[in-house]
Parts: sequence; C-alpha cells; structure tokens
Amino acid sequence: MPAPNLARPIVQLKRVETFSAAHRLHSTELSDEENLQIFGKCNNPNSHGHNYTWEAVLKGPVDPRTGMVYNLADLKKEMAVVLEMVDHKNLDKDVAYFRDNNIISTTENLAVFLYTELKNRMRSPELLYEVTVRETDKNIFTFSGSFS
Ligand SMILES: Nc1nc2c(c(=O)[nH]1)N=C([C@H](O)[C@H](O)COP(=O)(O)OP(=O)(O)OP(=O)(O)O)CN2
Ligand SMILES: [Zn+2]
Repeated sequence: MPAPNLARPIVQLKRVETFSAAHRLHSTELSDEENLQIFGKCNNPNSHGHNYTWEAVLKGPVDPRTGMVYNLADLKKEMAVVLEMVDHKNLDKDVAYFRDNNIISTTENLAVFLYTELKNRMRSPELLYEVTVRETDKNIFTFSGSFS
C-alpha cells in the first residue's frame, strides 16, 4: 500500500569531525611590516598549528521511504575525502587551493574551502546548509554559501 501523502518535516542534521593542520597568515600583496602589523603572531614565518573542529549541517525533508534527510554513512565518506586534503597538512604548502591561488589560510577561507569541496562530493548537494569551523574554542566561523 502506498504511503499517505503527508507533509514532510524539515530537519537539520549535523556531523562533526576534527583535524590538525599548520598554517601562516601572510599576504603576498602586503609588505613584511604590514603582514606583521595585521597578522601579529599568526605571521610567524615558521607557521603554527590548530586542532580544528569541522561541522557540516544539512537541512531538508525527511524521506518517508528511509526516515532520513541524508544517510550519515554517505556523509561520513564524503567528509573523509575532504578531511584527507587538510588533516596533518600545512594548508599554505600542501593544499593547492591556498597555495596556487595565494589565498590566505584564515578560517573564513578554510570554511569556504571545506564547504565547496564537500558540496562537490555530496549525492544531494542542495541539502548542504552550512559549514562551521572552530579554529580554537573561542574563534568560530560559519559559511552558508552566500557571496556579496
Ligand atoms: N578573522 C580572523 N582572525 C584571525 C584568524 C582567522 O582565521 N580569522 N586567525 C588567527 C590565527 O590563526 C591565530 O592562530 C588565532 O589564535 P589565537 O590568537 O591563539 O586564538 P585565541 O583568540 O583563541 O587565543 P587567546 O589569546 O587565548 O584568546 C588570528 N586572527
Ligand atoms: Zn592560526
């Protein structure tokens, strides 16, 4: 017998991963003095590291056939591919997105990178709602796919 045609509840789900990476905040468009003035200790030429937390939030209707918005087993595999790109890496030297495009490895830009790379790998990319990256317990950044 077919399922009754009920309205589908919209639910958010979140998966949390952690990774470690090194980086240096430095702009090739600024002088050494300007870099030091803007980025301070984070401009240390020998880099520094963080234990990052990465949260991916999906939002969508619960599929009555599966009872799920999105299968976490799929999300886990998709996030793992992206994690491989950053975990135990130097973001400025090992990650082509930052290295080849001279993108400063702020956590704002890291959140954009993780959002884009995950979305590109998702079975239903339209369900990705937002990505949050915690650089430290106090510094937290969220990207929802908006551009000015
Ligand atoms: N807008 C941004 N500002 C800063 C970023 C960033 O990504 N976006 N990043 C940094 C540095 O990476 C730095 O490592 C931050 O670490 P730290 O100052 O140690 O972190 P806390 O604020 O948590 O440290 P406390 O001194 O304990 O408050 C800087 N700015
Ligand atoms: Zn840092």
